[in-house]
Amino acid sequence: MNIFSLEQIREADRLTILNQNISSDELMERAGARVFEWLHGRLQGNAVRIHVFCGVGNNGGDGLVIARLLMESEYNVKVYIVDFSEKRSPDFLLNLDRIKNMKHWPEHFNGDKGEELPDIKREDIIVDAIFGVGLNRAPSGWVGKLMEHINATGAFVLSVDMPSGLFMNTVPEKGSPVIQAAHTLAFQSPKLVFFLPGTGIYTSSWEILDIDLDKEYLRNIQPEAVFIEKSEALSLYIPRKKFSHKGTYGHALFIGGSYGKIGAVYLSAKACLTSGAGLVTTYMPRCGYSILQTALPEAMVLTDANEEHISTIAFDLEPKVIGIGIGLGKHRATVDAFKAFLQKNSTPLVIDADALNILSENPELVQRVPAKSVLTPHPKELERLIGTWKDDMEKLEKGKAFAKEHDLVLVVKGAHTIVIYNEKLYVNSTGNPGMATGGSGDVLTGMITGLISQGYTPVNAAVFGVYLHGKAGDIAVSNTGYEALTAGGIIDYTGDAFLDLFARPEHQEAGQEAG
Ligand SMILES: NC(=O)C1=CN([C@@H]2O[C@H](COP(=O)(O)OP(=O)(O)OC[C@H]3O[C@@H](n4cnc5c(N)ncnc54)[C@H](OP(=O)(O)O)[C@@H]3O)[C@@H](O)[C@H]2O)[C@@H](O)CC1
Ligand SMILES: [K+]
Repeated sequence: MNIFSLEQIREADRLTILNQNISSDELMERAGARVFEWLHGRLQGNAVRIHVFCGVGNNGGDGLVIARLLMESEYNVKVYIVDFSEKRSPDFLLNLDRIKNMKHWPEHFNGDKGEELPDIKREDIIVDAIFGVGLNRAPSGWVGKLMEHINATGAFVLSVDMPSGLFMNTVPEKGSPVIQAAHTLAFQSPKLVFFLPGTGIYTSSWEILDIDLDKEYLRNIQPEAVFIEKSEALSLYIPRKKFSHKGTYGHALFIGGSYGKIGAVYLSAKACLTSGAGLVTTYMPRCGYSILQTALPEAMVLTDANEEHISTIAFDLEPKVIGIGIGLGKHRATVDAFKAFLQKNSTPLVIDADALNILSENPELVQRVPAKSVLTPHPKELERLIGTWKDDMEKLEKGKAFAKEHDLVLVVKGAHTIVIYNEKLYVNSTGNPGMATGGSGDVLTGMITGLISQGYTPVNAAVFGVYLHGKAGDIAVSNTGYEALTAGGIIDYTGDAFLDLFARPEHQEAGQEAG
């Protein structure tokens, strides 16, 4: 599913009106009707009190359409106009007249008349149509107070298009008011801000309503980001061939491990085999030898001369891909070995953990990383690599610039992990908080390495690997619960994650859990 930018949505809006030969208020009617149908389908005429808060732009206009349609179906509706500006959109005004023609007189809030905040009960429903994609500065004092009042009621808040107070392309300043939505109905495409940690928290769930914006235009543009769900993941899947052998699926090598951290290599190597690599070898200090040979007989083991940490990196094989950094440690000899290795290596890498830290402490080494290698930093590691950021949007911008400059695939881990490559963003849909557990990242590194080994391009391996990893975690959690999920559990359910690709398609109506 594509995620569009503000400019793209505005252009689609314009072209829809032009090409479908409709007026802008007809498009607004269509959008409002979709929200009404959603509510009506669930409420079925219930007498619950519905408070519709409308701004004075087009988001507010949508709110007025929703309110009118609810009233026509005899719902118990109260409409409020949040008069935040003298400037009202023409379609807002048109719909305000239509409401008044129904002999309903909305209550106006304009902040300087000392209006009392409306009385709203927990069991009521609030429709938030104050601001939509047009918000371009923080809501002023009294508007913010009203928004905070709405948040404090504890009522179910349904946000129209996006929670009011969120911007399309920046993150609200600390303390800036934002509506806390229980659910958001976004027109045509989700907004990038639904997936970022600082802004995704403002809607517990979301879904999109198709308002038939110009399909031709939307199909032919480069979206702001792509949301990776089952259909996108399935399109990346490479079927295994009948006449193939283990050589077809590549030989992956893992370089890592140190005394007390052999488990990390075990997890990566096992995840790599489980995601389909033909052969796996691990290169580790001597102390890991018996452990790995016993725990994972399917893998081969090469050992360093040193007992407890890697001191030289030398091997006599030609792997298709190398996963490096898991459990590596930062012993001085290991750092030197890693530097020497980068000088001569040209095999694509999947770089994780301590190898990322060594890179960030020695930025000149990034030049030595082969093009199209994959970096999988968690937030702290990312910060060490690209520097600090003011907010999630700046983090993505810095990530894009870094990935572009070095021709690398950057996996920005989070509740919605985002893969960045060649100025494109791929936002993952799978995964859950149970996966915040030691070793989960080693499993991801193993999966991505395993996919590259069998012929996926590095960017596809990263996007597909992140999806599979999250999906395995989601299936696992339905059996274990969040707390009992371990990294090994994610590996155990990888097969189910592959099988799930071919199970029935996700059904969109159920809505997406956010954050
Ligand atoms: N996508 C589509 O195709 C369709 C979209 N539709 C709907 O339109 C919505 C977008 O509507 P919109 O452009 O009128 O903007 P909206 O969010 O209502 O804001 C209104 C105005 O407020 C102003 N303003 C900004 N910040 C402010 C602040 N802090 N305090 C005070 N004022 C502030 C700013 O104007 P400014 O003052 O900057 O000139 C802004 O223009 C969209 O979310 C969806 O619900 C559907 O109807 C049909 C199809
Ligand atoms: K809204």
